[in-house]
Amino acid sequence: MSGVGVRRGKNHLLADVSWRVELDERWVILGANGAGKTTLLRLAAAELHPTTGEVHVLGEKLGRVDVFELRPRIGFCSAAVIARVPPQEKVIDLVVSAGYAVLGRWREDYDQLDTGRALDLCEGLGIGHLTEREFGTLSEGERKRTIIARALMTDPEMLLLDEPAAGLDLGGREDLVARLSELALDADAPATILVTHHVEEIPPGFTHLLLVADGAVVAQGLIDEVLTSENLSRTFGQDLELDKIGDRYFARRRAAV
Ligand SMILES: Nc1ncnc2c1ncn2[C@@H]1O[C@H](COP(=O)(O)OP(=O)(O)OP(=O)(O)O)[C@@H](O)[C@H]1O
Repeated sequence: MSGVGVRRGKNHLLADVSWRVELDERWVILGANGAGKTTLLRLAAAELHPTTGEVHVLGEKLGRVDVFELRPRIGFCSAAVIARVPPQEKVIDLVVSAGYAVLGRWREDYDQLDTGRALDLCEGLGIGHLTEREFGTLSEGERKRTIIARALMTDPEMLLLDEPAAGLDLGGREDLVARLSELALDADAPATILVTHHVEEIPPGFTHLLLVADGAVVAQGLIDEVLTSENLSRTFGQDLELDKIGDRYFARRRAAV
């Protein structure tokens, strides 16, 4: 993205964002509610065009490329995607049908190879025992992992995760963070961008961080260099203290003295 702005009426959702993601990088976008994180992700998903500036996705310039050819190269996981899944859909069908592009489409004979790959992905995401269950019967965390398995089924060149841990309990969050960490550390995994509000949700193995506030970039670069108490405080507009324990981050408001 170069000099990117997104405007709706008088509202500037994003202003002058320049940002580059390489294929072997794993990025976290962190910011407060309304900062512009989802808008950034929707640009990366070729779901939105910038008002100003240029966006290139997987080497193609938005505005010049047929987005319907571009989107199958991108795996996009969000609450909106989960909301579109028919509740009666079987987990294995949902994952395997990703290759056929249409959500919820049912085909009588999946190739054995496709089914095997779908089962492997479900296994890897800890939902191997749930493949015969209907999507509507799954817990929130299991749904999220199913949607990630589905997104990976097409072997995307880029994986976008919009608040994957939102709504999960502590155990569910920790489990998902561990799975995403495994994915991040896998050299064959696609370029990954994860949106979150919480430093606790940054999976080890993610390499880069983009901090956003009020539609603008506060700081960006390697996580270890960019994630500081000062930058976090600027991003959330309050005096925050950051700790790193092992390979995980924790933040809280600095106690008044
Ligand atoms: N179509 C629109 N018209 C006007 N304002 C909009 C529109 N879409 C989004 N916005 C505003 O743009 C800002 C950024 O929205 P965005 O969804 O990108 O934020 P976010 O960082 O993902 O927030 P959250 O963490 O709450 O999901 C918000 O203030 C939102 O109200």
